Amino acid sequence: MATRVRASSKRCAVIGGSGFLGRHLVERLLARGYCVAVFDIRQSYELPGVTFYQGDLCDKQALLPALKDVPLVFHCASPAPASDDRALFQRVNVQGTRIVIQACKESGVQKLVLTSSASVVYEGADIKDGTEDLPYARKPLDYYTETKIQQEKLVLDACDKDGGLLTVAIRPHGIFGPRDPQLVPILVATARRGKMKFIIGDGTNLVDFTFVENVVHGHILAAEHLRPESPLCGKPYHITNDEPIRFWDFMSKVLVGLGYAAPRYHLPYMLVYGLAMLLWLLALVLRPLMAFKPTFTPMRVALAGTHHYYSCERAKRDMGYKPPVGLTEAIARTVESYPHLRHGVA
Ligand SMILES: NC(=O)C1=CN([C@@H]2O[C@H](COP(=O)(O)OP(=O)(O)OC[C@H]3O[C@@H](n4cnc5c(N)ncnc54)[C@H](O)[C@@H]3O)[C@@H](O)[C@H]2O)C=CC1
Ligand SMILES: CC(C)=CCC[C@@H](C)[C@H]1CC[C@H]2C3=C(CC[C@]12C)[C@@]1(C)CCC(=O)C[C@@H]1CC3
Repeated sequence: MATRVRASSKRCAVIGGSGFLGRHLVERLLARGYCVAVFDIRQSYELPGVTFYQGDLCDKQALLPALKDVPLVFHCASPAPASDDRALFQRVNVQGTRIVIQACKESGVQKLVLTSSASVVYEGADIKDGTEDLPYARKPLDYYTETKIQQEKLVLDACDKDGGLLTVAIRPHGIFGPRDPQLVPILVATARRGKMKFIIGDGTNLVDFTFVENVVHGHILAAEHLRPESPLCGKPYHITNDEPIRFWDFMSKVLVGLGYAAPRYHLPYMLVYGLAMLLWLLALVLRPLMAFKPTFTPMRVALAGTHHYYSCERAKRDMGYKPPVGLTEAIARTVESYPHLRHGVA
């Protein structure tokens, strides 16, 4: 009997488990002895111990089978920020998350861990050692952030300590690591087009970049510490590497590690931000006629030219969080994992 209880409490579902973070999370959960159900709109791999359910999280009937007999759900699905598609973000991140919550309640799921984002409080002004008490951004810089705010509120408000669904939100920042489809590939593509010669602003702004394995560790700690009497219920938690670094030093380390030149020439922040706003408006106007996606969006320029680093004291205090992988090792492992993106490799 004891064995059966332990076996069932080691079951979980990962919504978005085919993605970058999702797959790292699944691999760690398997290593910790969990049986994992992955629900995703696409299947990107197969692994022993994983049952795959393919479907759209906005479709409750498709989602329910993946949550059957599962006490713990991780929700880390989202459209990519680069899509900049307001209707898609609204449908998946907001309406879809309502459906995830309903499906969890109907299936008797006990715990829901959401992957939110530290950027829910970011609106382009400097944030230095920001705590979870900062207010949500009143004027988010993009549709992605706008809907991540709504999503986080929905999940945290759904927390019911009286025998119902328990919820918690993890707010990582600037996730990077092997198989990341975003940060390193966009950086390298920009460098290959000759556009990574410039530093936006004076280059001294400090930022959090978080190794994917540390983000995974934060998620699992949160799941395992979430109980009706614990302080985690209905709360957000920053999970970072706890080693803020100059944005442009981080970019240079990755670029140089892959054989590209580090950016050298400075451009005034306000000039680049203004140009990015103009390009974004132009892309919006031209959208019915042609697909045109600027590399330097207002959000990316703001992230590149301001301070945005966050305190993870709350996670240390309430769940004993300490990042297992330091930044130097994390950057080295990331660079090594992208042989195909090295300078000179087609
Ligand atoms: N990458 C980063 O720097 C950060 C990411 N986050 C959050 O972390 C989470 C994971 O992000 P990544 O792994 O980087 O993205 P990703 O794009 O690699 O993974 C997202 C997954 O969600 C799935 N998905 C999208 N729409 C779906 C739908 N309608 N139904 C079912 N599955 C769907 C995708 O197929 C994909 O596998 C997201 O919630 C994102 O907002 C938060 C902070 C920083
Ligand atoms: C200036 C330039 C073109 C740099 C290339 C790297 C950028 C693509 C990344 C630098 C900071 C990253 C980041 C995110 C996406 C990729 C970057 C802009 C997020 C917006 C991803 C989703 C989040 O929740 C917040 C992230 C903040 C940092």
